[in-house]
Amino acid sequence: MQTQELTSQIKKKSSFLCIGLDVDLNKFPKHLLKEEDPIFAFNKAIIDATHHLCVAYKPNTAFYEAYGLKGWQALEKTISYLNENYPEQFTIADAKRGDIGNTSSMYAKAFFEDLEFDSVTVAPYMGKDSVEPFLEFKDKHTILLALTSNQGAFDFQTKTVDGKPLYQHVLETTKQYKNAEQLMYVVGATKAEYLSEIREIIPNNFLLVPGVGAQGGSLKEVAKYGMNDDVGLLVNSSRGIIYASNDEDFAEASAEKAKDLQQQMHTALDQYFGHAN
Ligand SMILES: O=c1ccn([C@@H]2O[C@H](COP(=O)(O)O)[C@@H](O)[C@H]2O)c(=O)[nH]1
Repeated sequence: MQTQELTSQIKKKSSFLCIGLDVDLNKFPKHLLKEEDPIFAFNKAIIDATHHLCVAYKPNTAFYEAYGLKGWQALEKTISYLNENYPEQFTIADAKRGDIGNTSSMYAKAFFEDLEFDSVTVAPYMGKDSVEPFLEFKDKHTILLALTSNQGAFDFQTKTVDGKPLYQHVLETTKQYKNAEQLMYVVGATKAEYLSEIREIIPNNFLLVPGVGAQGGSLKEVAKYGMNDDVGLLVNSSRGIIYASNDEDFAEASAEKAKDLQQQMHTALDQYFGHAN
């Protein structure tokens, strides 16, 4: 999917919500555990109940890898279900990969060609030859970790190196990479106060912003400092939406939480673009 299509979906739905499919059997409604594939059954119900309120889904692969072969098969079924039934959704494999060049090429093949995700998250710290293999795939997006939502982001990412914070080096260096227009960046909602500086360096790239909901980040602040003329934001919530209830009504409860965020996004879009969109 191209970013123009993503922006047009955002404007159509008045939503820049990404729903994180971080599956955890311990948090599932009990009745689903009797299903042959509880993970897929859970995801399908959440997707069917929420697709009109969001523009992206982000399974974090850790939550599937933790269940071995069955988990990976459920991930495959989930992405196929999305691509067949909701092709307008932008899909993100939150896998945080990146390695020497030939290995990165294989990671890119796995997520873009085999699973057919639109994008994958990648750690930037092995440098250019570890990132560019992902950027060779046309109409696919590489989402680099820039300034993450966790406390540990202050261990290295904000440290000053040659007069500026390390995360700013990541932004300035990677925007020179071949096919850099296919880059997006992760910036935590808990770091909204950094967004103005970040937008000065990368005014146009989309940002994937996790950390609202369970981690306490502010959607209002993210929209105020991070939005650009193409909207440029995908704000993710995982636990805050998908575990709204662990009863029979779990899918409807998730839709209510998603609706809540979508309405706040509608307001933020109105404030930025006026009432014309
Ligand atoms: O900086 C980062 C990068 C990735 N994540 C991931 O996003 C979701 C957040 O889940 P919540 O339940 O909404 O907190 C999860 O998959 C993280 O691994 C992040 O939180 N921060």
